[in-house]
Amino acid sequence: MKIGVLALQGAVSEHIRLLTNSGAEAIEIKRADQLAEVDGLILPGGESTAMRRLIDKYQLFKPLREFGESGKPILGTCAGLILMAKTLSGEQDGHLGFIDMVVERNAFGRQRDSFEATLDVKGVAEKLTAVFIRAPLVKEVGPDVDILSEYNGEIVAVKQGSFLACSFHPELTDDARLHQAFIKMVAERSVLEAH
Ligand SMILES: NC(=O)CC[C@H](N)C(=O)O
Repeated sequence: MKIGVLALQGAVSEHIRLLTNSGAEAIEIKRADQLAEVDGLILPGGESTAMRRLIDKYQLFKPLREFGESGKPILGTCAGLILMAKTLSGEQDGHLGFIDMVVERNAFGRQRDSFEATLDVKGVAEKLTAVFIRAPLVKEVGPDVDILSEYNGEIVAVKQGSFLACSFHPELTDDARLHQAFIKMVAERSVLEAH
């Protein structure tokens, strides 16, 4: 089992470190053909607009869509969550559109640029350390989306089938429990594939 981290921009090495520390093999994904090597993928935090530009530049849009549609698990953190949303409030189009949700970018930014919080994430971990940096908020979710965590009444982590996303950065802490939960999702799916 191998997990890829989209390595065009943003917090890439931090994800690789937590995956490796948790016993998973992790590689950086820079080209479409590398997607065939991995069973799961992380879309990291960074800047979603810059990431989207690079996705288009390196012709990764369709391959990423196909990867998601194949049922292989994808985890998006912060900008990664933005890339996975079907709808971005106040903007014309979403990006990869994997999760039926409306997301507002930089939603916490107006109050506080960055902060740390302790969150319970359903089915993942209690009292998880979460770092928020110009974080997006999930404003609405469709009927197939499971809300995993809220902070001050706002949705900050969701799951829809094989897609997991959070508006904070679990990779900027030493708390690997969210990565471990994702590794488990990928492992379970790989077992299904093998049979
Ligand atoms: N820390 C982050 O990933 C911030 C996300 C960024 N504000 C965006 O819109 O993409």
